[in-house]
Amino acid sequence: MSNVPIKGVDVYQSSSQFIYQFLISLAVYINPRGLARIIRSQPEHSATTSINATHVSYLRFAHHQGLPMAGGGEGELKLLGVWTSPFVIRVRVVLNLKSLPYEYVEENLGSKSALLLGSNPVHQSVPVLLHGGRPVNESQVIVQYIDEVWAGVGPSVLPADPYERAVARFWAAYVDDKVGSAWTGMLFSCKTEEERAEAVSRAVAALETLEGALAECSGGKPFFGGDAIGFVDVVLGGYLGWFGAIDKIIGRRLIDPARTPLLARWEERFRAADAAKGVVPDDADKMLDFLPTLLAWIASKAK
Ligand SMILES: N[C@@H](CCC(=O)N[C@@H](CS)C(=O)NCC(=O)O)C(=O)O
Repeated sequence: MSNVPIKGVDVYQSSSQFIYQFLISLAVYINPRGLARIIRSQPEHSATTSINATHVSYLRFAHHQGLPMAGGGEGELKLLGVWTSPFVIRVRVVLNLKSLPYEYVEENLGSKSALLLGSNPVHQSVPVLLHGGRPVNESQVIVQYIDEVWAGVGPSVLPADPYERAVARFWAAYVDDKVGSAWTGMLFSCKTEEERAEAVSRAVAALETLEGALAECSGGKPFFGGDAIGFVDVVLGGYLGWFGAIDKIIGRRLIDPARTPLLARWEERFRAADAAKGVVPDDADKMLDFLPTLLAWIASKAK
């Protein structure tokens, strides 16, 4: 399955900026390689909104023409994934946030491709991001790699301040440690309903802790990242599709508006964001239909 999402660029702030962008776009079509050189010469952190828009125009064009991807990010992007994977979803949200064109390849974990096995020989897991053919593994590493390589393109996912960056990394690690292990317990490793209930309690306790983290990190703003989606948002947001499916299995909400009201509002905002649409699954029944396939993969691995 191949899917190349090209997101709209909605960053024009004035009509003069629009005209400027139009002229630059024209230049892209007339002399794309020349423009690539100009964009590459921009210092990464001094990129302005219009350079961003120009850059995205160039990226779209370059992707289709097989030209270099500007801004230190030369080379095509290919993502190996599975549509339900929280780890894959977070990477796709970040690629969308930055309007980076990429080829998405759906893997069959029951019969992994030679490309996946060769690109991630250590864990043989998805996601794998291939950038100009070079693999980057581990979803949190991939997200940070994208943020660094395309630092001047679209919003930054990690905070600029080193202390805030450390705090964001702490909570992202907490999510994969506590929520991630409870997610595995609720869906894949529980053998009885009692074991599932125990994993649900662990998930709920972790979410209550994250309710406090959201209050602190956001400072009353919509996301962990403040006004915009940040690192902790994408890491936790990757699990939302499965939370919807688990809600159906257990007959109540994991992100319960009564217990964790901030997180419940956060979930609505995250799901509604353009970057999450079409990537964060919203069809719980479809997820549950896919669960036996995942369980069969896991069982075949254990043999
Ligand atoms: N820590 C990894 C976890 C990746 C992971 O567990 N991916 C699963 C899919 S959700 C996978 O590919 N499993 C295949 C396997 O382990 O053989 C990351 O963040 O990328």
